[in-house]
Amino acid sequence: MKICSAAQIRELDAYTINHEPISSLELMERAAACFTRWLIQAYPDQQRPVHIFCGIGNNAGDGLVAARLLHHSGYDVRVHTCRISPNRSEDFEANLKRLPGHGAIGASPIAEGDPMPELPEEALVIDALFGSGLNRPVKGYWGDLLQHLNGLNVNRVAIDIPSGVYADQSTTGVAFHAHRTFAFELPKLAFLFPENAERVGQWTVRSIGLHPEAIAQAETSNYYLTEETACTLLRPRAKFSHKGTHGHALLIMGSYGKMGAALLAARGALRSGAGLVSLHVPKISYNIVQTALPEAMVSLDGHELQFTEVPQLDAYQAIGIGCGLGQGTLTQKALSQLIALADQPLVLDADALNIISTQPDLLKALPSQSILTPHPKEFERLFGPTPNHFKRHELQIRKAREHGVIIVLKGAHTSIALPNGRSYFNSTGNAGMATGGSGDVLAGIITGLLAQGYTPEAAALLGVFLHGLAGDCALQRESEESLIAGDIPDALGLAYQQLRKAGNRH
Ligand SMILES: NC(=O)C1=CN([C@@H]2O[C@H](COP(=O)(O)OP(=O)(O)OC[C@H]3O[C@@H](n4cnc5c(N)ncnc54)[C@H](OP(=O)(O)O)[C@@H]3O)[C@@H](O)[C@H]2O)[C@@H](O)CC1
Ligand SMILES: [K+]
Repeated sequence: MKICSAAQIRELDAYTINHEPISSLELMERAAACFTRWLIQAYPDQQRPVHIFCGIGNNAGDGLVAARLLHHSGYDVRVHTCRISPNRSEDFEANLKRLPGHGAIGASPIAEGDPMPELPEEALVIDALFGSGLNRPVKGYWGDLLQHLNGLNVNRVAIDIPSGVYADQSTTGVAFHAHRTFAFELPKLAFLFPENAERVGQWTVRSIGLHPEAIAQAETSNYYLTEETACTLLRPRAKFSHKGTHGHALLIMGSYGKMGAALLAARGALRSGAGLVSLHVPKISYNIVQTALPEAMVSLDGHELQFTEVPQLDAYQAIGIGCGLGQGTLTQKALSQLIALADQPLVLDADALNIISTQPDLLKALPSQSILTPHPKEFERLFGPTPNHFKRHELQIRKAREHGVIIVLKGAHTSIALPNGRSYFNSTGNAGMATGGSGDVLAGIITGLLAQGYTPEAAALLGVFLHGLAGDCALQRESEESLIAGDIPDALGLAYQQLRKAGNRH
């Protein structure tokens, strides 16, 4: 699913109006009806008073249509029209006239300087002050109003985007804090970054029937990775295949005291479907691997405690390195040897990334299409700090292009930047996965997919999606609190099943 800028969304809007064709007033009616249907399902209690705060633009117009439709559905609605400026949009004016009269809907205009409105505790507040037309930070009285609403013990819902939040740049002024945001047609970039989590809340996106041709033509480098795309990446497993067909993955991971990370990655690789998985480990870990993971094979390093020797690489279709590796001098040397020797893309995680961040030449020497899987701190060590998540995302895309690598930045919406400048935000996963070892499993899954012959791009996208989906499937038995990293490989089977079913549907 594409992620478009506010300016592009305006173009989609205009294209739809001209080519469907449909009047802008009717399109507003359709959008707001879609919102209202969702709201009635989400908040079925008609006794709860609904307070809609409208500005002056088309977002406010949506608010007015929703007021009318909710009233006709039996809700007790009050509209607060905020006199932000005299330049009200035409469709706003038209819908103001269409509000049922004779006090059926309570209407209270608010002008700058008025006392802040008092609302009952059980109220549902709908924010239709500003939408994607926001063109400056919200300050002064209207900022105070938003802060006042944020401070009330009420339910808060935003239409399209919370007021004050920019769709495609970092927000600086005051913003509405929605518990839930209902967006039209496509998700906004702002929804995907932690800095807006408290503003956007839980978000939903639904089509309002913008013209498919216009959406297909819209040029963007940002995508939301959904089941619909992920299932097209999944390949069938042939009946007459054998373990050799599905590739041999080598994981160079673990050191004295850090073998858990290596084992978790190996379980990820095995459950991802790799035919064979070898763990290259220091001598001391031999018994641990053989006992804990009989399905894995062992490649022993000459050193007792850490990685120091690059094994023969010919036998392996994919190599992952870094989880629990340590950063000793001998290990650093061995990593640079590996980078010099490998002619296939590598999967690099954790300590492999930490070592690279102290030796930038290694980054330049990486085989093209290598996959780096940093968490935010590792990303910062590698590429430096940024003032906000929008800038960090731009840097991620720039670095992926510059070095010809795939950068998987882990988070609630893990983003995958490709060497061609595209980036994908993942849609699966949950807060239970923010637990030690979860990233190691991901590195293992991606290496396992690479070994099976998936392209680096497909391995990164599918690996991230399946990892999140397995985390979601694990919640059938666990809670977000109780989920541990080992539950993720165990639930990969369910995740594969679910994605295959989706493939048959789409
Ligand atoms: N796209 C679609 O497909 C569809 C879109 N629809 C809806 O339209 C919404 C976009 O509508 P929109 O363009 O009228 O913008 P919106 O945010 O309502 O108003 C902005 C106005 O506020 C002002 N203003 C801006 N910032 C300000 C500030 N900080 N402080 C004070 N004032 C400020 C600015 O006026 P200015 O002062 O600059 O003259 C401007 O006039 C979209 O979110 C969706 O809900 C659906 O109805 C149909 C399908
Ligand atoms: K809004």
